[in-house]
Amino acid sequence: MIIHDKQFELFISSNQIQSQIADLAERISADYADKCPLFIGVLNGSFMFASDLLKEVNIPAEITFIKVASYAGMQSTGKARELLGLSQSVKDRHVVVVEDIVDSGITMEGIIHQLEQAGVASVEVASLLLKPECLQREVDVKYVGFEIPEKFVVGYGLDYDGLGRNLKDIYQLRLD
Ligand SMILES: O=P(O)(O)OC[C@H]1O[C@H](OP(=O)(O)OP(=O)(O)O)[C@H](O)[C@@H]1O
Ligand SMILES: Nc1nc2[nH]cnc2c(=O)[nH]1
Repeated sequence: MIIHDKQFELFISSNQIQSQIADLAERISADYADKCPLFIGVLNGSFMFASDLLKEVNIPAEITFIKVASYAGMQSTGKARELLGLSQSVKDRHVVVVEDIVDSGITMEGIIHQLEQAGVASVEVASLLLKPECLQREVDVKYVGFEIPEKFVVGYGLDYDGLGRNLKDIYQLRLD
């Protein structure tokens, strides 16, 4: 498949994604059974994962969103810009930050720092994808869908310059 000027190939199928999400939701539901967690989705990329994950979480829970962007094209700008802040108090809440991908960890480090400053009771991260080889920060991602190698991916919320977010499957950049 071609997006803009680049060739991508199928990497993780929709079935694999959904099955992994069901497992993550089961673990989270068990861990937060009596905590009424507040899920915070990081827009734009997490919208599909947050939606599918929350449908499988079977305990009382709330969800809200923040908007942060650090990528331009295929490159991290090295800093997370906060574009939309929180609309509700997180003080004393058990928070699960929901991300599509943790790559360098710079975005997540910034978010966790802000949440801790705001007085959360606890904060954990649920990320559909993690690129362990790319981590530049010590970020503990408790709930990981897939650990993937250092390759640019699109689909299921993830974009390449605006396109590809609506794909059901995840594709990786073809290098040839
Ligand atoms: O670990 P990092 O290197 O910081 O990269 C991860 C971030 O990059 C992507 O967002 P992006 O900046 O592309 O914004 P988007 O979600 O609106 O696509 C992704 O959704 C994470 O928020
Ligand atoms: N679309 C996309 N966004 C990212 N943000 C950080 N890593 C990636 C990636 O591999 N693909």
